[in-house]
Amino acid sequence: MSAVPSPGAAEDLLAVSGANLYYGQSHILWDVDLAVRKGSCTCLMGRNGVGKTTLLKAIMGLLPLRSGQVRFGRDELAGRPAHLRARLGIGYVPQGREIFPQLTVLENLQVGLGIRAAGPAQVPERIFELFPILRQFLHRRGGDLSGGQQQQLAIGRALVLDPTLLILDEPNEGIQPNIVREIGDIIIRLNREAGLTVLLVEQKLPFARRLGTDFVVMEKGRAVARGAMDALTDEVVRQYLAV
Ligand SMILES: Nc1ncnc2c1ncn2[C@@H]1O[C@H](COP(=O)(O)OP(=O)(O)OP(=O)(O)O)[C@@H](O)[C@H]1O
Repeated sequence: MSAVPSPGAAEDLLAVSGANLYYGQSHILWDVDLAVRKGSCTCLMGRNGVGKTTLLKAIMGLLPLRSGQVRFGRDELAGRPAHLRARLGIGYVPQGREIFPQLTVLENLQVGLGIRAAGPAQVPERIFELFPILRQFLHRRGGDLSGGQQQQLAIGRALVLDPTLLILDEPNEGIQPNIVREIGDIIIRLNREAGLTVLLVEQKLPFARRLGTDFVVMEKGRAVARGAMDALTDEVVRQYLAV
């Protein structure tokens, strides 16, 4: 079960340890440990409501931990402001994408750059190589794009600062199967060819198996199983993932 190193090992780009989080009186995360190996595509899995999004938000500094650590490279993140993550090299694609519908594609990408009056030259060319549709629709409003195009925009926005870790929360929610395949191809390319480390919340097993090198399963606010993706057994699937 523990084919991946324990949290805190040197080869881990991200290591969460002993994370506890409350919403008011409700104890939501219970002593969660999560390690993301450098170069891995780690899939965070589990049924609805087990705490996956909450854990990602805690990593991103959008929700405060009651206790625990979040180490990224050599930096401790817990208790430090959310905006620091982007500067240190973490890109984040939130659940539901959260693009700005009134802003153009270009303006949405510029939000990722963290500047106001930039021209198109300042959005790195490789974003448009990955997502040609974004160049084509550069001046279209974000709200006028299809779900799949909005997801490409959200991923593009997370990549503009050239992160070393990309965190995605259910990138395939509400997206047509052919676009799911395309987004999967792009994540695989980024991970395997460009060496980007990926942490991905994914509910669908075939997608997770296709992309993932490692998995972590959560159940009721705890991390209950972890390992290399090819060691994800039917028993774990039955016990924690089957609906
Ligand atoms: N703002 C909130 N206030 C109180 N409880 C919340 C809040 N957001 C989430 N919860 C609760 O925290 C628990 C974990 O939710 P979370 O969204 O992290 O789960 P998840 O595994 O990401 O689920 P899903 O796959 O449905 O997104 C759930 O019981 C949920 O009802």
